[in-house]
Amino acid sequence: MAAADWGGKADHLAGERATAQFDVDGMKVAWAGSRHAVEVADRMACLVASDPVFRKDTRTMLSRKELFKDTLKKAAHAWKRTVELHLTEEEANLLRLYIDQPGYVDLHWVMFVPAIKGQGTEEQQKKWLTMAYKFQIIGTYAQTELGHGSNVQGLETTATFDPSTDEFIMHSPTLTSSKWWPGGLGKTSTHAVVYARLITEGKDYGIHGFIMQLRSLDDHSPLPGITIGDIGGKFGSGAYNSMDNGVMRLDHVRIPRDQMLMRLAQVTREGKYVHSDVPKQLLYGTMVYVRQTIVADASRALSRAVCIAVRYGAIRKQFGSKAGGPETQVLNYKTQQSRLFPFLASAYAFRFVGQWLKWLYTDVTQKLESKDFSTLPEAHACTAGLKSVTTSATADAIEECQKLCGGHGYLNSSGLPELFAVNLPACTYEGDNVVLLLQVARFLMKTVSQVASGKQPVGTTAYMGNIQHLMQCKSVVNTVEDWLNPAAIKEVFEARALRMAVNCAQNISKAPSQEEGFSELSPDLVEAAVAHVQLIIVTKFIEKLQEDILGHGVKEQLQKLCGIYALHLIHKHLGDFLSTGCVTARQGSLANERLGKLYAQVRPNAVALVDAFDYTDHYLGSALGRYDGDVYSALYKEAWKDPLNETVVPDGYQEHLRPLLKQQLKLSRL
Ligand SMILES: CCCCCCCC/C=C\C/C=C/C(=O)SCCNC(=O)CCNC(=O)[C@H](O)C(C)(C)COP(=O)(O)OP(=O)(O)OC[C@H]1O[C@@H](n2cnc3c(N)ncnc32)[C@H](O)[C@@H]1OP(=O)(O)O
Ligand SMILES: Cc1cc2nc3c(=O)[nH]c(=O)nc-3n(C[C@H](O)[C@H](O)[C@H](O)COP(=O)(O)OP(=O)(O)OC[C@H]3O[C@@H](n4cnc5c(N)ncnc54)[C@H](O)[C@@H]3O)c2cc1C
Repeated sequence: MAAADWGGKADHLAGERATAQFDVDGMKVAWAGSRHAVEVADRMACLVASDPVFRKDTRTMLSRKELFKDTLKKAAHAWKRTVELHLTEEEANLLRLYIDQPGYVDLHWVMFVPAIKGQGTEEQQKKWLTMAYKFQIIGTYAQTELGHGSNVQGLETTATFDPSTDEFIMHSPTLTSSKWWPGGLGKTSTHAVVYARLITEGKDYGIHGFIMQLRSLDDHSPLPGITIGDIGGKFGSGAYNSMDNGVMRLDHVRIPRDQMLMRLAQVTREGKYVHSDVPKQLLYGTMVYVRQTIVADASRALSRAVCIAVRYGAIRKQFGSKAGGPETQVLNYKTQQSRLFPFLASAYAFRFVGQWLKWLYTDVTQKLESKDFSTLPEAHACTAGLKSVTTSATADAIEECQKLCGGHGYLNSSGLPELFAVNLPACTYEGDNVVLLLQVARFLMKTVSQVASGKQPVGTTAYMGNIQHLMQCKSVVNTVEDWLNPAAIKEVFEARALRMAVNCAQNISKAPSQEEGFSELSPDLVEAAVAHVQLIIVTKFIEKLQEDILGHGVKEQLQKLCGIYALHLIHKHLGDFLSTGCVTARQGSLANERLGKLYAQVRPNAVALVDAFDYTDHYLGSALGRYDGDVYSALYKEAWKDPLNETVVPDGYQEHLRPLLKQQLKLSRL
């Protein structure tokens, strides 16, 4: 599909494509998940790429106001096309994705609607979702405040029930209780699910969700008692500045009682608080849902950066042979390969674990519907941990891809600065990554203690049940080839994760209290959580390879990428593997040797492996990552679009530059 977008011009990467040893079409299916997924993604990507309203090549040059207006225009146009073309939900989601511009619609669909679905009664869903699905109202998710984000239980906004009028009084008692950050709140949303402390009969029952109308549906002005605005410019040009993240203060705003989301708990007409027989953690259900989707976003962002860096690396040449022969493609430098190919492997690894996580989430949701809450803690740990590990790795990798592209990677036209700026906050939103890893660690400590008391763990912690073996086993690896064995790889990851968790548990037990021990050991706990999450990613990649994978050479390439993903982690975290006695220094060296061989095997396939992501030039938005590899013409062309080049002599010359030059000239003549 990218070829269609490319329109048959010279393919500077043809030589690279000719060396591929696998069926790229088959790989597209493996990446997308099914033939259907490839086809629908293609259709939506082309729809966006061919529509001039969705152009984004000058986005980083727009002022904040222009950018915001452009986002409103794109969102309205996308909705118009959705209705005109009768797009399915799947197609509409992809359309939004390929437009590639954060905006209020993301919060509406990804958080407002799911929050009502998860926490509203059937009646509430019927009323509010009917309007939300037709865009008669626009919603956001207003949880975070100026004073508290991570500590949800510390939120200060109050919802006090007034039985005399059957209403809640929504109020921001302090400056720090101002809602702060919700996307779309600043200028667009007409409604929000607002999280506030529920107070009835003089008692504080903690945080609950409430549906509030914020703005008039006639003229969009804020309703009485509501002060609302945008929180200001954010990191980078373009990027997340298209989103109107907002601030809101409430001054005794009254809403009807039935606008409290009442699936988990209710307040009766008399003001009695009644809690349903469901775990109170379901209040956090929307966050679990979104964290799961963020893992898929991370793999997409990472694959875009890798696609740019690989294609550019094949075009860019520096230095030649001593005899004055042709210059070397920078992708041929072993240092480039050892920096870049682990990202290529990670993109695939995150993609597959994201597909698995989606399955897990669906499975847990079905169980919750039949009142089986047993898998909720694991779902929380998996979504929190995978969101954390994949977004942190992705942000770091995008930054490194900029460096891998040298100076040109620093230009906005490379697409990398904006990609970095848009994805960096994923390390913070939907839960700060360290805070989330501590949640995983808490889950692991509980599991270790359950194992100690003879309970058999299940799901992603099932390996902990093999404690006798994993605490004392020695890796069987003896040769470089032994590191090709998935069982050998899995064993060392399991042993490392378990030993790190058990070490933490033992050290916590020596502390004066569990709480003090947890706090003192929190840096180690975070590392133990990362080890556990990396094990999940490695395991899911290995399991993916056991599936039927069609297409010549596709499985072989994925086996190599799986090897690179696992072995680069062993190399990177060798300290963990050595200190827990899972591998010896010699085995670590063998892993590194194997890694070098795998990089060499992937090299002829590198461009084809990023082609399999199937991105249009529009979506990639990069002069360096173009499908046809015509990088230099594209960079040259992009430069002239800059507003500075609208005039040959710059604005300000007469005012500042000319007088300065004249003055200096005069002085030199004295
Ligand atoms: C195509 C376009 C794509 C667009 C994509 C758009 C994406 C959207 C982009 C941006 C939007 C961003 C939105 C936001 O950021 S919304 C705000 C998000 N905020 C957070 O994530 C806050 C993070 N904090 C928390 O989640 C919690 O407060 C906490 C988990 C850190 C602590 O909770 P708390 O109740 O105070 O503490 P405990 O640690 O005591 O936990 C109690 C108990 O509950 C369990 N638990 C915690 N969370 C969950 C959960 N989510 N699900 C299930 N269970 C949970 C926890 O494990 C404890 O259990 P116990 O040990 O058995 O007691
Ligand atoms: C782009 C963007 C969009 C957002 N959109 C929304 C939205 O739509 N709706 C919404 O409600 N919110 C939104 N948020 C807010 C977001 O959810 C919070 O910023 C996030 O949950 C982190 O909370 P915080 O900002 O309070 O960070 P803090 O908790 O103040 O974190 C500061 C530092 O303290 C550390 N820290 C905090 N607690 C602990 C602890 N217990 N142990 C160890 N270290 C700790 C963190 O690791 C971090 O390094 C958005 C944020 C961003 C950046």
